[in-house]
Amino acid sequence: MLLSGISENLGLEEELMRRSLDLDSGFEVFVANYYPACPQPELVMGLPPHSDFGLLTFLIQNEVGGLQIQRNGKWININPISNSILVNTGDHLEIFTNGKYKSVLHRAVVNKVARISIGIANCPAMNATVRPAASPLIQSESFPPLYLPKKYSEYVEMQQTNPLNGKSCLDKIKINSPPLK
Ligand SMILES: O=C(O)CCC(=O)C(=O)O
Ligand SMILES: [Fe+2]
Repeated sequence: MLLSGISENLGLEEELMRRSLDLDSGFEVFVANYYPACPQPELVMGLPPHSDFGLLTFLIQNEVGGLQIQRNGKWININPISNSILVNTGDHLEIFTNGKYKSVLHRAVVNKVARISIGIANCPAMNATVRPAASPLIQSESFPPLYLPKKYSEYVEMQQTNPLNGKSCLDKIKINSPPLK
């Protein structure tokens, strides 16, 4: 539903994302995070800065804050809203939309009380090769593709076998095109 809205917003053909990423064979990846109470939270990082793989991540949390996102170089607290689901954009949405929807850089800090968060990442099929959609988002000279194609499973393996480090995985497949004049 949300992905259909995003596709519509970008003027993409309705079934393009489902077909190109074989979403009917895609996985939902479930992650549960427990951050124990910490007497000196300012000295500890719960989860270092990173962006999530996949298209969208749905996050629920107990009523303790801790999630921060980076905007214009500053870390912003995302205070939990009860009975709500927070939606984060992931790297594969950024790749597929050729950078129109950027994956959100985020981290989790700890508190003097324990915190729990549960994330469900909505993903392409493991065998799907993810690349910027063949669509008006790419128009040869003016909007060239900004990311190299990569098999989804290989991207996940790269992310999972390296320390979390900002958007470093995405940076590895970014094409550094010269700035347009
Ligand atoms: O605990 C949080 O709020 C963030 C969790 C997270 O970013 C993740 O599991 O990828
Ligand atoms: Fe995350």
